Amino acid sequence: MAVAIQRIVIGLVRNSQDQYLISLRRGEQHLAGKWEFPGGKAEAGEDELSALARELEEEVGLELTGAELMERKVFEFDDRTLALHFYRVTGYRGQPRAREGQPLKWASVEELRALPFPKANDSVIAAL
Ligand SMILES: Nc1nc2c([nH]c(=O)n2[C@H]2C[C@H](O)[C@@H](COP(=O)(O)OP(=O)(O)OP(=O)(O)O)O2)c(=O)[nH]1
Ligand SMILES: [Mg+2]
Repeated sequence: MAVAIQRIVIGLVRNSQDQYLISLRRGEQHLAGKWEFPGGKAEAGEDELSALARELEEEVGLELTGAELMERKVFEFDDRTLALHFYRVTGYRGQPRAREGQPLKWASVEELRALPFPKANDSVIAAL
C-alpha cells in the first residue's frame, strides 16, 4: 500500500530590516542542531495555508494574514521523505516570541547562508 508523504509547511517571515525569523531545532527532534524557519507538519485533511497559520501561531505567536508559495519540493533525507512547502509570509500581526522555549532570532540573508540549515533548505536560501 502506498504511504502518503508527510506534508510540511514552512514560513519565511521577514522584518523591515530584511532579516528572517529562524529557530534552532533541538533535543530529540529530527535534524537537531540545525536552524529552521518556523513550520511543521500539516495534519490530515488540513490545507497548507491553514497549517501554516496554525504552526506560526503555535511556535512563534504570529497571526498570519498573507503568504505566497515560494517553492514546493519533495526531499529525501536519509531516514524519511518529506514534501516541503516553503511560503513567503507577506503579512502577519504580532511580535514573535519563542512559544516552545526554542532559541529564536532574526538573521540577515548573509547570516542565514553561514548557519547550518537542513539540506532541503539550500535552494530556498540561495533564492533570497
Ligand atoms: N519547520 C521547519 N522544518 C524543516 C525546515 N527544513 C526542513 O527540512 N524541515 C524538516 C524538519 C522536520 O523533519 C520537518 C518539520 O517538522 P517539525 O518537526 O517541525 O514538525 P512539527 O512542528 O509539526 O512538530 P512536532 O509536533 O512533530 O514536534 O521538516 C525548515 O526550514 N523549517
Ligand atoms: Mg515545527
